[in-house]
Amino acid sequence: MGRKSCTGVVTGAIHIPTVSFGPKEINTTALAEFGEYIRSVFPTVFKTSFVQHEVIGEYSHLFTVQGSDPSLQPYMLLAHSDVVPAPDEGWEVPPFSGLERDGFIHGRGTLDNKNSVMAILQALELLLLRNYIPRRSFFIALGHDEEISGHNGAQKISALLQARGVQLAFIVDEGNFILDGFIPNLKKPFAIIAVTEKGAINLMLQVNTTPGHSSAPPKETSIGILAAAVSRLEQTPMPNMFGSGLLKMTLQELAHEFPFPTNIILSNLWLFGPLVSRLIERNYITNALVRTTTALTMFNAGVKVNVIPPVAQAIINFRVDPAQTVQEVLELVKNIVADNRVQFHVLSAIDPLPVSPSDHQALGYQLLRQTIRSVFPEVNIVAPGVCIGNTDSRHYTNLTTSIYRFNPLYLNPQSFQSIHGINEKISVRAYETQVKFIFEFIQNADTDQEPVPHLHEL
Ligand SMILES: CCCCCCCC/C=C\CCCCCCCC(=O)N[C@@H](CCCCN)C(=O)O
Ligand SMILES: [Zn+2]
Ligand SMILES: [Zn+2]
Repeated sequence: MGRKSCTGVVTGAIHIPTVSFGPKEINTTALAEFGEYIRSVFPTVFKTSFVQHEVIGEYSHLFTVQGSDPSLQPYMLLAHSDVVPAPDEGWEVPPFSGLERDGFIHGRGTLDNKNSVMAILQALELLLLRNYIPRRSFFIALGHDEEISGHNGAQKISALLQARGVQLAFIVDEGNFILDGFIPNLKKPFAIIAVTEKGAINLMLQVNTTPGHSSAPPKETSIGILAAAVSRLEQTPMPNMFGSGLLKMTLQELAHEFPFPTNIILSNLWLFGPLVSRLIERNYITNALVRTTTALTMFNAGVKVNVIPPVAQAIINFRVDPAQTVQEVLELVKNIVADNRVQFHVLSAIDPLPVSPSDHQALGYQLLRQTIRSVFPEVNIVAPGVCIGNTDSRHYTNLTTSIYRFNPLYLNPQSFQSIHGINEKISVRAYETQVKFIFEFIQNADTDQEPVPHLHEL
């Protein structure tokens, strides 16, 4: 692994500002540098004869690791190298310094998602250095534009693999974690493997009115009309879908970890469901698990201090609950706004993804579960759940019906806030454990259905 230490490779990766700024704005210089960087720190990956490397969409990377047993269906590991912007303000350390301090690596991308990019390649590098030859083929797809929808990265990789006739046993991507401290009274951490993800709508509302002199204003301006409309949306939450969702299943699996009487309440959701769903919606994070959320993210209007604004625009980002469709949400939105002076422009929309299997036959789910139990023996509960964000994995539904979103890391509410926020960081120990997890996972995927201990230990 070149001359860098295990964590040195991550700090170097954080240092390269591979920022996706906006729909078509990416940092091509940084992305090209990132490609050179992974070549330099993982030389064995790039020189092994049974590992094929291709650059797709100019900056994404596809690795095909040819297994020795062609009868086994391949799988795929996903991660992305781009990050969201990070202005310096508010950070304890500059976000692209990649500084390692007090046992933590600091910076944008340490949790989302250069940790996974580097851990996957590092685990593979270590296996190859130990002369490990996988039985089951697998792909590693590293997108470069996940934060702006993955149209040039994941979408192109998916099309290429489809053209090659590839069908996958399963996919593992980012998306959920081992959650710690999200539920009051539940001291123990629990692992949630997301088996579906919410949909999303970016909706622009626009109001046009006649411009004029501000000294004699009309009763309502475009700004006032639009502000009232978005305020109605913010004040009117979408319906609580608790009863129809996966969350019920998740909570039932968690029930016996709670003290009395919560354990009884969660084991009897047929009776206490309404009470539980009301408690869940009180917290803004868990609220996202029971409904389509409404986030007012942009508002633009006005041209000069003394001109009645001709146009006002707002963008609202909805995250669509898996029990609803984009169309259903748009209908509800129109009814809430109930003002025909407000125009609706759907900028982008994706429906929620289908639910992947999590039963005993579900290979990908069971391999994750097995590896979680081995690497995190203190975690008693592994349950299926919903990913509240969107991931590149949604571009791969043509290749498999088994998509699992799980990062083998602990996440608490504070670290959740740091994703796309400030002071994103990962502990050195957590990163090393993520490498260990992938190192074991790849070997577990080579064992027969009945899990047997793997050969190599880190
Ligand atoms: C009973 C369970 C309690 C659970 C509490 C929920 C905790 C939530 C945990 C993790 C959620 C992290 C979500 C990480 C996914 C990040 C992926 C991401 O940022 N995607 C972007 C894609 C943007 C694409 C452009 N439109 C996004 O979703 O915005
Ligand atoms: Zn991400
Ligand atoms: Zn992200």
